Amino acid sequence: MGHNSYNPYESAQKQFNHVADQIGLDEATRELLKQPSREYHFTIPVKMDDGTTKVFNGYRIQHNDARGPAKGGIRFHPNETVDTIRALSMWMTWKCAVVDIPLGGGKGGIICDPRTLSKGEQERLCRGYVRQLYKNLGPNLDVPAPDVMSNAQHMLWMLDEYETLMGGHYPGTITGKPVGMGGSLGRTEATGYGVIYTLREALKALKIDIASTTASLQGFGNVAEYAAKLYTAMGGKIIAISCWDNNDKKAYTYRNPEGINIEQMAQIKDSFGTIDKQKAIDFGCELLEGEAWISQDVDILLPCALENQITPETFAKISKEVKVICEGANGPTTPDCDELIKERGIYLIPDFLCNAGGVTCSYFEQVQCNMNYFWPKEEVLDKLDQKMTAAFHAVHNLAQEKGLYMRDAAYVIAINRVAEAVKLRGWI
Ligand SMILES: NC(=O)C1=CN([C@@H]2O[C@H](COP(=O)(O)OP(=O)(O)OC[C@H]3O[C@@H](n4cnc5c(N)ncnc54)[C@H](OP(=O)(O)O)[C@@H]3O)[C@@H](O)[C@H]2O)C=CC1
Ligand SMILES: O=C(O)CCC(=O)C(=O)O
Repeated sequence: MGHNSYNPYESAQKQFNHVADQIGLDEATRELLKQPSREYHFTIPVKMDDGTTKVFNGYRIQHNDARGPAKGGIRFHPNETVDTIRALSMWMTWKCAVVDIPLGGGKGGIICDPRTLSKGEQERLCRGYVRQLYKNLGPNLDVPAPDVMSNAQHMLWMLDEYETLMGGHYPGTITGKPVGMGGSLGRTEATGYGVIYTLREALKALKIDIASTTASLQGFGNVAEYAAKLYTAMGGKIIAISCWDNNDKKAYTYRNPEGINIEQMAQIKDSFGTIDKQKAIDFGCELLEGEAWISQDVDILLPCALENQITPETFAKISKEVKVICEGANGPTTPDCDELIKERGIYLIPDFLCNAGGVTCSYFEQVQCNMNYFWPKEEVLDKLDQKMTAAFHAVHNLAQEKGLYMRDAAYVIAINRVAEAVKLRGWI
């Protein structure tokens, strides 16, 4: 995925080592936290509709559970790699720690392209995943959720398989479930909205009026769509969106300098997220190359698709106008860009802070499932805003006080919390 010369696990370790050096983390804690605690690699045989059996590869990686059960999504993607999942599991640990929720870090994946599977095949794949892993999942062990190309229906099939095997109801085992089936109102919006809560606070700190800003967006999936909706509701203008076209097997950028109508764009996506090109053109968009999103003259860049999108090569194309990079995706920026971002004085909202709204709402979902009492949407979003805003200011203030880069400040807070937990538990 992304630019393949970058290995996300190496990037995650580089970022960790850099801050571990800065805070003088002891050797044993460093050894423990620089790699996952546990990994499960397995095969999933699935009966296909045509009578043949196809074997898929599944993974679940638990990076650290000192602060609570491992938590994190399950990705469905044809180019998923073990090292990507290792990196994502590590970032989950820092994410849960930086927003201070009592959960650890994990991530899962299945190498597959759900766009080529029938509904029945997807269901059997989800159930097969859980059959291989159920002994290592559970509300007090490891709690999956949706991620790239996985959704609420997949989560419910997985939960149903888990509950069938366990013989009881355990709704806290999986989050991102459909509303009415143990899901929380607001979970669909949570990650994208959380991205914009942090952006709103950053712009306040920079004394920039959000309503005077323009932005360019990469991705138009779950995170990107709701980030775009809230940003435009606050008065911002999205002038470009880059998104994968599954028919042409390439990405395009849709541009409209007058501002893209996000509601309209959301309505012309097919079930696999591909935008209807002709309709977008009819709505006033110009069609450009996939990478064009990054070179637009905008105030804000919102990478909300996949990792390794901002590299030194693509960074060189970023307009001098850009004031904020708001990392909705996990790992969208390669470590060799951090110096470049600093030099240019661009304000960075780092991924595991910026996109922590999803897991924060997942935590609220678990809390509601435990009580068997569900909050109204406004209450969920209000609590989410409070958590994201508090986490943002803790990181921003530390960065200001100590003259730290925002990514490093977020790491300092997160690593210190996890290091304290492993010490209090007596592991180190
Ligand atoms: N969902 C969540 O709660 C959370 C997700 N994240 C992270 O956010 C990112 C996006 O996830 P999410 O929105 O859930 O996933 P989705 O599957 O909903 O969306 C992925 C998006 O990326 C687009 N995309 C894929 N490849 C390219 C490309 N080469 N160029 C441009 N666009 C591309 C896809 O296009 P298309 O739709 O056309 O295929 C789609 O718009 C990931 O990094 C994920 O790990 C982080 C925190 C929580
Ligand atoms: O809600 C969750 O646990 C999933 C969150 C996730 O996978 C992520 O933040 O990347």
